[in-house]
Amino acid sequence: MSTLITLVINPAAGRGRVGGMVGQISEAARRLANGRPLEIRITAAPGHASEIARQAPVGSRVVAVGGDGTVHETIGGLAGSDKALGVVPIGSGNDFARMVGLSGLGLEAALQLALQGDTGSVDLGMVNDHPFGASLGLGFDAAVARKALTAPTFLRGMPRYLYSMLAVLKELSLPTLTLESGGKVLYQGKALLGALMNSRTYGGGIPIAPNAVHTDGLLSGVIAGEFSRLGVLGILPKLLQGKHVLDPRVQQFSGAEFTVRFDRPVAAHADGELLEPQSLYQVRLIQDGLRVVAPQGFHNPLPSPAVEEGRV
Ligand SMILES: Nc1ncnc2c1ncn2[C@@H]1O[C@H](COP(=O)(O)OP(=O)(O)OP(=O)(O)O)[C@@H](O)[C@H]1O
Repeated sequence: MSTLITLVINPAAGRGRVGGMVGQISEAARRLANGRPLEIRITAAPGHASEIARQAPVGSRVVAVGGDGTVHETIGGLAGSDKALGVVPIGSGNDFARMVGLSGLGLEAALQLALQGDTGSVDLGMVNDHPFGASLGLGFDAAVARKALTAPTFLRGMPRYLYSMLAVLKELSLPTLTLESGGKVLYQGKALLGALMNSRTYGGGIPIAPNAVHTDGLLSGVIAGEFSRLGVLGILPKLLQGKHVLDPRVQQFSGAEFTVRFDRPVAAHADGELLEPQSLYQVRLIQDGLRVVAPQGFHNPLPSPAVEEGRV
């Protein structure tokens, strides 16, 4: 019997744009499923995508239609299973899709790949036993995202982000961060933010960890240390180009597991979805922990050392 495909459509994604596309997406999906069993589910509320993914049968394919939040929730319901994730990126950020080489595809091409493409595996992040696909952000950027929740409702998009960033900057007080891995302290001191990344980008294409590779079994850690308010404004243009890592206040680390301790609860986001602030984050990577449908070649973007040495 053919594998069941479950399409999980988040009508709120893409700032509500997906809601108006449900008919078009469903029609195209039925056509492209080519007679394979297809179930179309519309999420009713935040968290519902996880439940739908969890309910999908063993060995099936679950296709998240939406942005990074939808992908994140779907991964939450797939982690630890042999079910495969497909992604049709129609969000505002789409960093997971960018990581696996799906950005730039039109709706039809993305659906076709998600429904018909081959699967491979990518690494899966875990923070305090909660799965994430692309990114974990601790500190400043998560605090800005939290602030945006309470920004005046007439502000949208970039003005809302700028308002929230300036509000966080105004009350900036850096926590002390301790980063440990393998029993060693790698960093201890005031820190603006920490990012533990499977993908290169978060926040809709910001290259916070330019060296991250999603299939190497390693998280790419970036700590931005002690920054003043002016220092934050100065590093932002460099961050957008991935050149912040050349700044001596920014340090990079690589490892399969990290413990991050703060001297007080600090805001966090996983794949852009806010987590409850904690003062302890235990983070690890499960190599090849997630089955994903992606274009050929994107599961292994870099040749492994064995390939380079001509051993395979
Ligand atoms: N029926 C629903 N009504 C309201 N919100 C929902 C519903 N279903 C899911 N959500 C929430 O919608 C939020 C936004 O979804 P998502 O992140 O996929 O889109 P986006 O914000 O446009 O994309 P990106 O994260 O890539 O910028 C998620 O946090 C999810 O929990």
